[in-house]
Amino acid sequence: MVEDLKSTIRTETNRSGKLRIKENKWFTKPGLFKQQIDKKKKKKTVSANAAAMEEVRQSSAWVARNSSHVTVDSSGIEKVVEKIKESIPKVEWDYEGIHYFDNGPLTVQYLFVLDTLNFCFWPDKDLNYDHLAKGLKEALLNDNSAFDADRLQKYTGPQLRELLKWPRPLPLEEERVRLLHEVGFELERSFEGMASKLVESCGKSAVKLVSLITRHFPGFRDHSVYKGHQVFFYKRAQIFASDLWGAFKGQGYGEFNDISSITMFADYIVPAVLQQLGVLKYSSTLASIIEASSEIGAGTEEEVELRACSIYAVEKMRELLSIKSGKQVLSVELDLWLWSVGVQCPSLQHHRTLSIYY
Ligand SMILES: Nc1nc2c(c(CN[C@H]3C=C[C@H](O)[C@@H]3O)cn2[C@@H]2O[C@H](COP(=O)(O)O)[C@@H](O)[C@H]2O)c(=O)[nH]1
Repeated sequence: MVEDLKSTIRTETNRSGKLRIKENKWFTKPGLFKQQIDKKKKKKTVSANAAAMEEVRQSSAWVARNSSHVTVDSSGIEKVVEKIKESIPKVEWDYEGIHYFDNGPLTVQYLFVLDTLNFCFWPDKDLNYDHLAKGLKEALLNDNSAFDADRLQKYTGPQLRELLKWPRPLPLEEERVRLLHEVGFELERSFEGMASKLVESCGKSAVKLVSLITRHFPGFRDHSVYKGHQVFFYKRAQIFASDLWGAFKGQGYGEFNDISSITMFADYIVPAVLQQLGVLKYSSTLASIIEASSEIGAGTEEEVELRACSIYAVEKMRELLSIKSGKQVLSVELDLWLWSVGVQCPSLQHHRTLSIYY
């Protein structure tokens, strides 16, 4: 298995990204003139957004420092970085050729619907992400109004199944339908029914997009409470920003000046890959739960640690890689590489948690 993973370590792609790091300054001083106050208000908005994403990094780091079941092994990180530093693996977005793309607002609508439903495939052993991406693409090719906001609010479970051409109930089907309704309703109420309007209102900031999504759509508020601390993941909101960036190749709806702010997407595949690479170490109890394919409850210490330690580990990998290679490396790029390695390894055993977030 480890050999399988290592052999897929080197993958090439032609994608590249623009990088600009935003400063996160937040200070107040009394007695400012109106103009200065206005300026400051503007700054505060940017800072509040930046803070929301910084919270994913900071809260994950807190979990990694206080963890009981999962450890981030720095020597494991060094070994992986040593192997890949000369030629950092890059995987092209949609390397599978399964996503809808027409270079316009309908693609944005498609990706938003996709990431609304992008969670928990494993309870049906024959179902995976590809079925969702392809099924939604086919649905849109057959009927380009399938994802109009009014239609999204009306889907029933059996209709969604039919749309995806899936012969039996989907995992967490009721939740999937509820989330579609929520998205349709809020898009109609606040964004003229169009996810493209939501994206346009973010001024090319992925961080702002994630903030706006979590503010408007409760189903995207991916967080947990761990040892009394609130921990943020925002997996589906972040992956939507990354999908836009990947699909539109950093242009148009996919142009973000702060794509480097996005963290990896804490799902159930990447933690398993990191463990196989020796970057994450599990306690013997946790390892045997995963090996036995037993379920891990949502919000348990084990689940939060698996996700948060993955975010922390990928951040550390990225930092070390950037230093060693002299190039800026993005977490989204490392994520896609690690994920693609994982899904090409059918024997990979991952943790199983019933969750609407990933
Ligand atoms: N970290 C991370 N997790 C990702 C993805 C993607 C798909 N990204 C697309 C974007 C461009 C590419 O070309 C990909 O097609 C899905 N997932 C998660 O995996 C799990 C599904 O696994 P399985 O049941 O085996 O299909 C589930 O939690 C799902 O949410 C990713 O990129 N990164």
